[in-house]
Amino acid sequence: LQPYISQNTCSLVDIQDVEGYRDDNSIDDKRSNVWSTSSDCFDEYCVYTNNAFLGEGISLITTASNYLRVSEIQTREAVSRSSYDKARIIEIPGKGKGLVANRTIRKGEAIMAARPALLVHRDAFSELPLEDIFHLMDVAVNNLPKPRKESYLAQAGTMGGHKITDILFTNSFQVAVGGHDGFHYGNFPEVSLLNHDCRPNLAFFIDRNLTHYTHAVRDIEPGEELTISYIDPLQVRSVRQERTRNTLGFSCACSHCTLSENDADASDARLLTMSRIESELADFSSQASSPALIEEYLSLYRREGLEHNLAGAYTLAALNYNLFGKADMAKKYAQLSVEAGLLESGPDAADVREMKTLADYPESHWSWNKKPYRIYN
Ligand SMILES: C[S@@+](CC[C@H](N)C(=O)[O-])C[C@H]1O[C@@H](n2cnc3c(N)ncnc32)[C@H](O)[C@@H]1O
Repeated sequence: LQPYISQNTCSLVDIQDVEGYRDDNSIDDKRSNVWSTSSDCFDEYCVYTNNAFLGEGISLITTASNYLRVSEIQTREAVSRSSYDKARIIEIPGKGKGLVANRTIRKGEAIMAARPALLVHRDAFSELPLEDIFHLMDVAVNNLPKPRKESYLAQAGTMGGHKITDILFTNSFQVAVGGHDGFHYGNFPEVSLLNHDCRPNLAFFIDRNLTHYTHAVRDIEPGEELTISYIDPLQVRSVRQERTRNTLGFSCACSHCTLSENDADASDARLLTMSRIESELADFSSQASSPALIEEYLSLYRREGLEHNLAGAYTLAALNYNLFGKADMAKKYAQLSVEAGLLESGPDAADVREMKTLADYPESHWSWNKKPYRIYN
C-alpha cells in the first residue's frame, strides 16, 4: 500500500509549527508524502496528520491499517463546495445556530461537498482511558493547519467536558473507511451548522473518497432552514425524541416533533402502517402484496414528508411490480429510485446501480414475473 502522494506537498515543518506539537516520527519521506505521525500513541492508536489531504488537511486517530486505507485515497478532484452562496447563518429558536436559504433552491440541487477534518476510530473510545483519548484529540486538532483547526474549534460543543472531544460528539458522522474494523467518527466542520429535522429538506451521503455531499430533496423557499436528519426518521415520535435526548443530548424542536397530539398520533399511525406494509413488500413470497398495497405504501411515505428517504421505498415498489411482471410500473419506480438514490447514497451505491439495470432491462432482472399478478388478483 502506498500512501497518497500529493501534488501539493507541504513540509512537515508546517505541522511542527502548530502550537508546539512535534511530529518527530514522520511516516514517509517528506519530499514525497505529506502524511506525518506524532509519537503520541496509545495501544494501537496513533495520530496521523496530512495538512494538504484532499486540499484541506485532516487528522486521524486510528490504527496503522486504517491509516493506510485512508492514505490510499487519491481523489485530486477539487470537490469542495460551500453552501455560502445559497445560505446564511442565523440563530434558530431552540436549536442554536443554523443555515437558512438565501434564495430558492430547487429539488436535486447540490448544496455542499465537504471533506473531514478529523476521523477517530470508534473503538478508541471503548479501549482507551479517557485521559489518553483527550490527549490524542488535543494532538490531532492542534496538528491541523491553522484555518482547519480554527474551523474545528468554531463548532458548537453541547455536552460539556473536554472541549475538543465534546465538539466531535456534537458534530460527528459515522464514516466507514473499509475493512472489518474501518468504523470511525468523522467531523466535517462545514456541515456542522446543519440542524436536525425529522422531515428534513436535504439528504446526505459520504462517498468512498470521504466526501460528504448534501442535496436538496424538495424545493426550498428563501428564508427556510436547511436541515438533515441525524436519526432514523421512520420511528414514531416518542422513539425519535428519546433518541435525540438520550444519545445526541438535545430535545428535538423540529416541526414534526412539535406537532399537536392529534397530528403526532396520525403521523405515528402512518409510520406503523408503513412498517407493516414494508414487511409484506420485502417478503418476496408474500401473497398479501398487490399494486394497491404498493401505492398505499408510497402515498404514506409522501404524506409523511419523507422525501429524503424515498430511494428504498421506490426500490421495493419497483421490485414488487417486477415480480408481478408489470414492466412499465417497475421501470417507472426503478427510475424514481435511481433519482432519489443519487441524492441519498450517491452514484456508487449498490442499490442505485441495481435499479439502473432494472429500469433498463426489467425482463432480464432476477425478479421478473416471479409472481405473475393474475394469480393473486
Ligand atoms: C451539528 S450541531 C448543529 C449546529 C448548532 N445548532 C450550532 O449552533 O452550531 C448539533 C446541535 O444543534 C442543536 N440542534 C440541532 N438540531 C436540533 C433540533 N432539531 N432541535 C433542537 N436542537 C437542535 C443541538 O444542540 C445539537 O447538539
